[in-house]
Amino acid sequence: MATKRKRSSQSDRDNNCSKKKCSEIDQSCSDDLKSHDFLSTLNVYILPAGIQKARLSVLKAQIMRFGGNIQEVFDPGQNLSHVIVEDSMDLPRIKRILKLDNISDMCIVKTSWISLCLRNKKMEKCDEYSLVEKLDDKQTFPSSTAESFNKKAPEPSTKIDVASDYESSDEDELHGDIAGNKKIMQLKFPQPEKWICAQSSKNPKANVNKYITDKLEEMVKAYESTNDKWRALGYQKAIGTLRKHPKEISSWEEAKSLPGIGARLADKIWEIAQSGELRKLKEFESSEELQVLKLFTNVWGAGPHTAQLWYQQGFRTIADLQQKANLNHQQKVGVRLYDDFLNRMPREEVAEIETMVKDAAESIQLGIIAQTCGSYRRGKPTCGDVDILITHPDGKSHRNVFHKLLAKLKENGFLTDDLVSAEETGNQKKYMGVCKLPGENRKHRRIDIIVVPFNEYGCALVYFTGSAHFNRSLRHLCKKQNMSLNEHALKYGVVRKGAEKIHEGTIIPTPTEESVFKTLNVPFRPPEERDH
Ligand SMILES: Nc1ccn([C@H]2C[C@H](O)[C@@H](COP(=O)(O)OP(=O)(O)OP(=O)(O)O)O2)c(=O)n1
Ligand SMILES: [Mn+2]
Repeated sequence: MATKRKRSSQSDRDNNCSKKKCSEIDQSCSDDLKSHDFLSTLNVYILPAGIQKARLSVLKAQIMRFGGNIQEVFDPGQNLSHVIVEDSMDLPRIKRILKLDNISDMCIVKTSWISLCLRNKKMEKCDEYSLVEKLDDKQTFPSSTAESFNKKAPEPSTKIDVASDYESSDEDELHGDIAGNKKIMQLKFPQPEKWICAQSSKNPKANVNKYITDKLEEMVKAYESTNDKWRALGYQKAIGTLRKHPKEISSWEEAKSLPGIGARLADKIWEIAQSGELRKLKEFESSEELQVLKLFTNVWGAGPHTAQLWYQQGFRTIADLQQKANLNHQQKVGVRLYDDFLNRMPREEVAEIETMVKDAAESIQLGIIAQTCGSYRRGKPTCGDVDILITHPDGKSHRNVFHKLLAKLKENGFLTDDLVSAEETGNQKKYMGVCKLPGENRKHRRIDIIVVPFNEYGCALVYFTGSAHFNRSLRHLCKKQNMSLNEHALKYGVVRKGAEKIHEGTIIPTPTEESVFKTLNVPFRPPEERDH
């Protein structure tokens, strides 16, 4: 779509719309009319042929919303400003449907023009999108634009079907390497460049539909807060698909053609693509219940179920919870420090917190590694919490550190509250709590401290650095290859039956972060490029 826009500005200079009414409209284009009724000069008939019903109604609603007039029935005497037709329509067909011999006094434009206007919230020039009848050749379009017009339907999405492309010999190769232990094992993923995790988040082409996925993410949050897991999942899947889609969505059909996107989701996507907004989301945001549920799910230790329970009990504010609700320990902390927790901290503050923990850890065990991960390591200017990963290169000294470190950090008042004082998963130990730097006007901050054995450090670094989206993509890539990846290890030969693992698989040693990427044949990305 971006290239299309560029092309259009080029042809603005080269091409003149030959129709009188078109050029009148173009006058208002050059005025750069940008207002809530920027389509007020439109009086259009939309030829429904070839346009999906849902898309047609969205188009009509959007045109009217921004001041345009729609004629439901075609009548040449209606003083129409435009006849809007589906992008792949040709003139002979239009004439046949409209039962007209001569359409030379009519401005016929493609739906992609109106989409462009709606997207940019202004009248755009329609030259490039208009169908012009030439005297000598009644089927051709303006020469410079013929190519784009002749495109029949929106290009089909690049479907990613990695599994079907998988070469079975890869697994043999993998076994061979393990037996020989000669080099780092590598899988030959077909089209690795198509995966989100294989792309840099700094690439301007990464998620060209971000303005759509951002709105859909809001919908996920809304549905999560109402405990509508299935809808949330449906949106989540659509987000995943859209993130992988290499070009801007330019038609309803294009959205609909993507895996996991049905007609209703395509409606939503198309509405955002055209208007930049989503009525359903606005409805959600204006609902009192949804607002309260959002407030409550933001309490640390409260999920959608608890939030709903509180709502049913008549609570509406954080003060209500504090005074009347029956809270567990974590929720008490979450309520007391509600404002502090919602406030993201500048990365400089994370650096100070890291120093506190690092110094304490080093004083307990020489040679200890303390690495802050999460959004801080990805270079974000603000962070929601601090995620510190601790290990020791000797492979054993990390074991002594966990309790001693926490005791030390509590002793000097740095750790103020525990949320989960020790969660053990395999050989890793995780503390989740609250810290506060010494001095005036400091806020309480959420901190996670995770101690891991050195042989799990590579996978732990990848996991705790994230982003969560990036991790999801990596895990998905693994799944397609009968592998698995988590914060502990990368495994091959995993056998799954549905969501269940029948065979756990065998660990592939990945001592470093680089080795995880290399084994997966994904180009190594520094943390800043994993902010998907
Ligand atoms: N559902 C999740 C949650 C977390 N993580 C991983 C990736 C995250 O980057 C890391 C840390 O989790 P955080 O929730 O702290 O997320 P961030 O540090 O990325 O962001 P924030 O600044 O909000 O803390 O753990 C994950 O893979 N999946
Ligand atoms: Mn974090």
